[in-house]
Amino acid sequence: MAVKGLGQIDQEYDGSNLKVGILHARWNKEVIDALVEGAQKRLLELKVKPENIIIESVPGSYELPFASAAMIKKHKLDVVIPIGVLIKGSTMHFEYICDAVSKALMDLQFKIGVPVIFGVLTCMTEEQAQARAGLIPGKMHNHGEDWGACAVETALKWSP
Ligand SMILES: O=c1[nH]c(NC[C@H](O)[C@H](O)[C@H](O)CO)c([N+](=O)[O-])c(=O)[nH]1
Repeated sequence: MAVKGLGQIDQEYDGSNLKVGILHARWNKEVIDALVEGAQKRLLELKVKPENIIIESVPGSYELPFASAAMIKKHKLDVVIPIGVLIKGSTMHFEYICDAVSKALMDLQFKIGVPVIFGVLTCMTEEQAQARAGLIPGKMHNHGEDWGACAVETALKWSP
């Protein structure tokens, strides 16, 4: 169960009229799959209909911003959850992608007027990523669940 106080949902929202996109990168599959599953689980718990959870993928996190914009338009989404896992390597590639993707996803929601949840793990190690996907027992909860809850709350509370 998620640790109380870490941005926890403030009430049980009814997501039954929402259309939600989950767009995931295909790097670090084991962690990605757990995060996607966690987001889906929470969306269903908050009454989002299974047929209104649209799941698509992109090669890597760098493609998330462009494809998120396209997915919102293609499926007329109320909110999108881009999910990626970036793990530091031996070059500066990690820093450049993290910075570019986080800024682009933030800007996108203002440009397009649809909430874009930040579902990108930017980790120094594989273990950090696994922990945040709930894959290490007793360590951390699955952050994908937080993103699902955040998506429903934000879409219901703040969408224009
Ligand atoms: O999602 C990821 N993409 C990664 N690279 C691919 C990148 O996102 C693009 O798909 C690629 O550069 C083509 O545009 C990663 N690394 O390079 O380490 C990574 O850790 N995670």
